[in-house]
Amino acid sequence: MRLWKTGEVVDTSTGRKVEKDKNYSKYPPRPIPKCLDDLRISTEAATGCMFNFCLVNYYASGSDSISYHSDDERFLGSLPAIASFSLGAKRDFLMKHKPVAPNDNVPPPAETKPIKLPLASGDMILMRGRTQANWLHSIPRRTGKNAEDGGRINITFRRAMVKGGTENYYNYNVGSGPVYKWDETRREMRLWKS
Ligand SMILES: O=C(O)CCC(=O)C(=O)O
Ligand SMILES: [Fe+2]
Repeated sequence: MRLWKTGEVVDTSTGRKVEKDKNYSKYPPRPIPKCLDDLRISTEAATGCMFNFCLVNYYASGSDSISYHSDDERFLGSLPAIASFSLGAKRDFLMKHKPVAPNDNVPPPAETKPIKLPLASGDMILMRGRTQANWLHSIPRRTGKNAEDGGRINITFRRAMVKGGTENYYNYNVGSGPVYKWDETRREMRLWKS
């Protein structure tokens, strides 16, 4: 498979155009605020990977979650590197192997226990190579008293390989409100003025 600069994906063995990713609505990406762009640059230096866009998720409490998925959209290329930062409440990050395609001659392997990474504020995980091709990941909801745990911010840096790839997101990923910045003196969020 090949990604052309135009955004077309071509099967190199047949020369045929491959169907596009399932399309969400188009929302133009916003510029990365400076504080996040500084983090992007230091993440590139630390990992040796290149990133050109950023997704931020907010989990308001332990009841917010993200179900098992892999970030394997075609516009990220076949071996995407994704650097993922945690800020705020501690949450478990679960990883499980994708089910193996059934084969008549070989019985399917028993499902293995998910790997659990308890992520604390300031932790960074780097998923790269065949991680998205072979693994699913999730942040399960917290139950019991942990459901009341505070908020958590997740920042992921990724690399879109084709122009327009970052328009392939839901509105809640792009947002339309203003950007705020933490004011240390006033101890409150203030409108961001760049
Ligand atoms: O919150 C996290 O740590 C994971 C988020 C995630 O998997 C995603 O945005 O694709
Ligand atoms: Fe993900």
